[in-house]
Amino acid sequence: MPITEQALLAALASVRDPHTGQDFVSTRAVRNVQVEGGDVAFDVELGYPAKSLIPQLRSEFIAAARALPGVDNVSVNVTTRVIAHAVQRGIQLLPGVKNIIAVASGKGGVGKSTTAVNLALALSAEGARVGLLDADIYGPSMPTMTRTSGKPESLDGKLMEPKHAMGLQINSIGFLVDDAQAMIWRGPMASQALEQLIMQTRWDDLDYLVVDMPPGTGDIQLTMAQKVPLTGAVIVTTPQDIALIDARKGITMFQKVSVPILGLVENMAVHVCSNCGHAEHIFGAEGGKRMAAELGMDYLGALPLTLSIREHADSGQPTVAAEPEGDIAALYRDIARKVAVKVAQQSKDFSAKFPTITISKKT
Ligand SMILES: Nc1ncnc2c1ncn2[C@@H]1O[C@H](COP(=O)(O)OP(=O)(O)OP(=O)(O)O)[C@@H](O)[C@H]1O
Repeated sequence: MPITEQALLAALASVRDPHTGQDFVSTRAVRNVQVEGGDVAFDVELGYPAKSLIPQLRSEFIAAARALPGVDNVSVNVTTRVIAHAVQRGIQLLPGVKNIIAVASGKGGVGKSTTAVNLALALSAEGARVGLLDADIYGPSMPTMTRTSGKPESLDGKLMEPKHAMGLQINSIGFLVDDAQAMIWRGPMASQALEQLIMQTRWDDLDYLVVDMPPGTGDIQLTMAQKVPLTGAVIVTTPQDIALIDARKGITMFQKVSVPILGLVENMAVHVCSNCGHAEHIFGAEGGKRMAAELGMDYLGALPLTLSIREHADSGQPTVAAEPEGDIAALYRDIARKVAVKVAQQSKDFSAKFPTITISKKT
């Protein structure tokens, strides 16, 4: 009996996306199906970068197709196409950037910057084009964490060129001013400088721009959450109760301005002894998971409190770049993939599809 396209699609529907549990046929990720005798060929287009998952997915698709009687050769091409998703109403997307992800925390020192840089590197390792914007006015750490420095160049006298390190495009408030100066800025000055940083960088065709937000939930943070075209926010917290209370404030702030929360990262969740490797929940277990469940948001994962994470970040080569094959990098990659999948599930941006309507008054 000849193989039909329908029969092939039915067989391929047995392969499920490990992140969503959905099959790739009903989500229309399977395309360009061709059947010629016993030879079948098709493409699978993912909405998120997943380099580390592609070999496994390919073999699952090949096995599913081969399960169909009469199939000899299977040719499958798994690719990724990240699209722009909707942002707050009335705000334009940034040129050259499809999705902006804010990494935020309710208070300082919880590891927001460390999470932001490793998340950016992990998204890039999974195959995306990624930028990193350090908007942490109270203590810009990206110059140290990515070993970048100096005023950004400008080729046209208007837009700043991002710096390049470890495959990322980077701009930081730390390139523009020194720490002491940033600290004494009053609210409006700080907001203006941040706006300039965000709007006047020449980002080059980014799938994701990860923004390291200033910690806390004050006016500057609120202004950013309102004005920057955000696809979503990742909240970083530590397991101490007080930090969890602060994290709630951060979540409320984004909800107020209708920015979807992509999920919660629990940092320094377990202490791992660098001598014996013993793991201990110093601040109690499951706090982050419980909070995520209570607030109805995704729990993206936990990072242990380990010396290596701090040493790598402080030496300018964060863990995902320093030990890409290590266990910690795998944790960050897992978080990054969950973030990207969550972004892919957000509604599409249609603003580019509509013409701008101008109402002119005829005299
Ligand atoms: N999981 C971890 N294990 C060990 N050290 C960590 C971990 N996460 C962050 N750190 C270290 O904790 C310190 C604070 O982290 P980081 O600068 O990322 O926090 P932050 O929330 O961005 O702080 P700020 O609000 O001051 O910008 C840094 O020295 C960093 O290397």
